Amino acid sequence: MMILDKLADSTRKRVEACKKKISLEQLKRQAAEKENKQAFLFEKMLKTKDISFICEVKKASPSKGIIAEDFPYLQIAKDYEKAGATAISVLTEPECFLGSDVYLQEIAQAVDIPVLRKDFTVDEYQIYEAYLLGASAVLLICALLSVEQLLRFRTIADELGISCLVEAHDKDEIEKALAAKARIIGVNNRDLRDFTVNINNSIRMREYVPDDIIFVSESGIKTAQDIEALRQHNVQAALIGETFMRSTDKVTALAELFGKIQVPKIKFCGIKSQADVAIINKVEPDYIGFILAPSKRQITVELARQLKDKLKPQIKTVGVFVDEALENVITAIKTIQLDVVQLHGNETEEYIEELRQNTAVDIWKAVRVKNIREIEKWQNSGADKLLFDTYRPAVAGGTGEVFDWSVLENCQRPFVLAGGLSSKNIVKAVRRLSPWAVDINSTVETDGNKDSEKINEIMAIMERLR
Ligand SMILES: O=C(O)c1ccccc1N[C@@H]1O[C@H](COP(=O)(O)O)[C@@H](O)[C@H]1O
Repeated sequence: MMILDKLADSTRKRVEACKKKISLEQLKRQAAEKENKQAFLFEKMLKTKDISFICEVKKASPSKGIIAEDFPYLQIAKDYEKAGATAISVLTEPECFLGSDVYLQEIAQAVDIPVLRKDFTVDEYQIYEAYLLGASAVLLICALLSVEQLLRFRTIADELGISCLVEAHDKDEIEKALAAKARIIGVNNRDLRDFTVNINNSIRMREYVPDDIIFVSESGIKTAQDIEALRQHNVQAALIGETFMRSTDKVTALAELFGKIQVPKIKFCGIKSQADVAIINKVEPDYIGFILAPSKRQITVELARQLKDKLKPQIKTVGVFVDEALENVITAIKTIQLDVVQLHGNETEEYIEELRQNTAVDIWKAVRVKNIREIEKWQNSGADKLLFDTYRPAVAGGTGEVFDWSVLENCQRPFVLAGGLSSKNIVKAVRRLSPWAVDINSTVETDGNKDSEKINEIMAIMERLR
């Protein structure tokens, strides 16, 4: 019997045992009661311009045996998220992969990125289970399922708002996936009959999958050259297990596979005490920001001047203002000796022009992003840089919340990215949007003060991207 048939057999037995504890009807009722706050997040996140990474959490596999003796699955998942993974694949098959539903459930709660349940789906029961465990996607293997089953399982997943990664190995299986109207097709580079791996398999199969379907290359991806080859063939995502599981530093491993990127300038905003300055002087970011507008982070011009005095001279200072009278901005620039003015309110082009006439500092205009029109409106602004931040009614800035980055994908000007940037999402943001600078504020605070550990973590992550 082939390994796949064995796995399918044991999975059927496992599902029957589960049904004795909780019936399918009970499971369906539980699913109906659960609100899906992020429907189809898995496929939404994979629709990016450059290649995405689905990083796998697996303890063992039939071909390699134990991959990770020590298996801190939650830490592994969190490290993947920091490394810029778009999604995480979690093996739940218990016999050959030593997986567990518990891993999936805990990981889905611990990370903000979507999680795929990697199991041998042979029964609709498993789709409801996956949804209830917090998965955003399930795996459907063409070699195990008929077109009718694929269609039925995909329809159930659609009703629940979760995605299906439909796995094929050859042209016939791709046709099956297409007949089942798969929106995401994963081509496995591993031949499950003899476990041989060849990443050219997905490259060979690329032409059979239409461009409007997300194409994922699975298994055996090891090097930056592999990723470059997949990129050249318009592969949207790489699903990588063993290579990442064996790496001790996931951020560096993913950075090496992804290839060189332009690392943005770094600004930490909301510096308000000598203690903050001491933290900043140790890590030397490119910019820091003083909030000179009403906010829990507001400081006086005089305090900003004193803090600037203690700051290493190579670190540039940004004054953040919200609809401030022009003469006050000009006075603050002179008193503090600011390098940059960040206008975070409803300042107009005329205001920017007048400021330009009166000072030599760089001017950054903050745009709080409501929709793509907001971005387009400011493309010809006279400001030196646009800074994009999250829009929240009645809050000028410092929301700590991320906005929908897809609106920035075609932005023509170099920009500063702000809004809820943290060690969890900064790498993904940098790879996806190539900002000129990143502006980090609320997420590096603890109890209202800048936190050296959180700042150091961001700096260490960015350093590993260089
Ligand atoms: O941080 C503030 O309190 C603030 C107040 C008024 C205007 C701007 C403010 N901060 C700016 O907000 C963005 C994003 O911050 P976060 O990371 O979401 O907390 C950043 O540009 C700050 O300069």
